[in-house]
Amino acid sequence: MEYFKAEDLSCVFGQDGPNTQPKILFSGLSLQLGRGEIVDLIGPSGSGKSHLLTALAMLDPDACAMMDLEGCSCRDFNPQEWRRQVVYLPQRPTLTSRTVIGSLLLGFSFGRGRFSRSSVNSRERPSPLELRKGLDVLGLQDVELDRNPLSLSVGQQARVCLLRSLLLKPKVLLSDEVDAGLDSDSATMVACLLERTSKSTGMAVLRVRHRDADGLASRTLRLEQGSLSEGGAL
Ligand SMILES: Nc1ncnc2c1ncn2[C@@H]1O[C@H](COP(=O)(O)OP(=O)(O)OP(=O)(O)O)[C@@H](O)[C@H]1O
Repeated sequence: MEYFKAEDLSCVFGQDGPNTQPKILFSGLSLQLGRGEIVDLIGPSGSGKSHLLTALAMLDPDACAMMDLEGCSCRDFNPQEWRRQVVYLPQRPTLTSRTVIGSLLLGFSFGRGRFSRSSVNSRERPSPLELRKGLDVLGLQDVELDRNPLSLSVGQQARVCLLRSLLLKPKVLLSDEVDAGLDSDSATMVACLLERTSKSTGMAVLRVRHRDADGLASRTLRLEQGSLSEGGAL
């Protein structure tokens, strides 16, 4: 059994408009991720890498796929439950809370309301000390927990968003250029944290990157002109 698999992965724009010709970004693709595996997704700008990740997270209204996570079909999850297991980390960091600590704990407040049956309830809410350690590991020693996240640089915000995603202990992390705006030391800290987390929890990671290979990924997938192929340089 594959840990995570997607088949018949398609993204088609303009299917609903009466006067527009549908534009197929990709169609009929498939991919698999092993438990604890880190895979890089590369390809030219505009080839559809972000759409592929959002399709896997059931976040893309123009996309569809047949997916299994640990042998369970995505049809057995509602989209919110799926997205807690298969977490998309967007290219542009978005932090809406007034403090860093509020931003980091955002996912833990969701379980109190509508989706109270969700597995988020069973996840232990991290203490301020644990959050502090998490920030430090990512080179964010200067970022206070009560700081307004909007006062952080984009690279700092990106790392806070990464930590927020990891705190939810996803089974699959879809990371869209999280290290794009980082210096090489910070990018290495991000890579090390992903590697450690994957090894300790079995989380699979699909990373979109435009940087040179850092030796972390076991495979590279290349998306170009609607085709997904194994291997290929940047
Ligand atoms: N509504 C739409 N109609 C037609 N084409 C669209 C629509 N929305 C997005 N696209 C196209 O989808 C393509 C894929 O965009 P996407 O952001 O997934 O690419 P990417 O590979 O992640 O790019 P980058 O590396 O620059 O971030 C782009 O060429 C974009 O023009």
